[in-house]
Amino acid sequence: MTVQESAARTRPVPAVEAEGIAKNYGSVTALKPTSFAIPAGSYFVLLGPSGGGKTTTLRMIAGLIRPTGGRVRINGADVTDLPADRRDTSMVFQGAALFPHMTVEQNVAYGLTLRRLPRDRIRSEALEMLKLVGLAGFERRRPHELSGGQQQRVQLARALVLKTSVILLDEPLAALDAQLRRDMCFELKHIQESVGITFVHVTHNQEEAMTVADEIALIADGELVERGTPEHMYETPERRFTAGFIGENTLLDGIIHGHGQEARLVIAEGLEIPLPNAPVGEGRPASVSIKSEDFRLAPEAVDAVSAPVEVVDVFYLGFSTVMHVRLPDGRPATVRSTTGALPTRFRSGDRAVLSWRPEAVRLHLA
Ligand SMILES: Nc1ncnc2c1ncn2[C@@H]1O[C@H](COP(=O)(O)OP(=O)(O)OP(=O)(O)O)[C@@H](O)[C@H]1O
Repeated sequence: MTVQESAARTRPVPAVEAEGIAKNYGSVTALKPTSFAIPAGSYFVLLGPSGGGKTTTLRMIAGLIRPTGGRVRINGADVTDLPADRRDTSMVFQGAALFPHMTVEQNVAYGLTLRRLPRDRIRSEALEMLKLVGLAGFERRRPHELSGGQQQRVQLARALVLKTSVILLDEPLAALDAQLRRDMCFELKHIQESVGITFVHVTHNQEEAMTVADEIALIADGELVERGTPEHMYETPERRFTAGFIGENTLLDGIIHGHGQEARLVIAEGLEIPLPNAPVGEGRPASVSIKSEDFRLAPEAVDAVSAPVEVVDVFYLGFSTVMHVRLPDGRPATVRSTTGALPTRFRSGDRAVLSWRPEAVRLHLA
């Protein structure tokens, strides 16, 4: 056995592997050839703007859409040619797609009755799942007697009871209000951790993605733009698009000038951003992003790099204050400060100085 063969044997098999999967609808490309692997037992989120290709990707894993090209493997087995009901996956849909005339227990048990299991076993497994999702005691109610959040939990129980190794969730929290959505995020994460199976969750909401995910894949314009842990996507995004979609970043485009310690991005006449880590690429177009909380606004410079600005508007949000400012050439920047840490209460029209540490600058090559 070669070293590579031995390594391949000991490498854990991913729960889901997409190898060059693609989908075209006539001349519309919903997903360009895309490859990724999802480790078993992880919580994986497909995040991105509307129309980017997330649902298409999820449905190809589920077997509800046939890829135009590429292969799908579940636990190492090629399932590309298998229908949805013969894959080791179950799906939770957007909104609560429950059977209205059935009780909660009947809804959860439905998939098991199709499998013709003994009635006692069906009952005990359905009740166990209702307990897991926090709905013990609700089994005799009908869907219309439940809140939106409770209906979503029933859907989750209905998927979990099938004991598949992968659960696919398509915008499961989209119909819920902001507070309930937040609470359900914590619960989903908690449930996934306690059952230890793989969750693949589609959302366009970055806060939801950051809360539940072990890993996020950002999908836009039919392409997987970048993937990584929530920390990576927020703190050290490689792509400009990622910095624009996740967090609250000021993006500035320019041309790299100079080398080593002298390297800087020239944005406009008189506006240059020193670049950390001395990139190569004199004359190359590039972008930088700076997180809103990495800027400091004060009457004078308070960090190593600074620029004079005009305050455009100020939003007091309690714990934090968000300020939109204009750089000397008119470009906008966003500053977020802990309200208590602000040296001055700025007002629209004030002149101030925006400062940041050189290390706060993230460089994005095209
Ligand atoms: N049946 C179809 N026929 C033609 N085009 C389609 C079809 N389904 C999806 N598309 C197109 O494919 C692209 C990707 O759609 P998809 O639903 O995967 O995006 P999404 O990222 O899930 O968006 P959303 O968050 O709005 O659901 C879109 O441009 C969409 O209009």
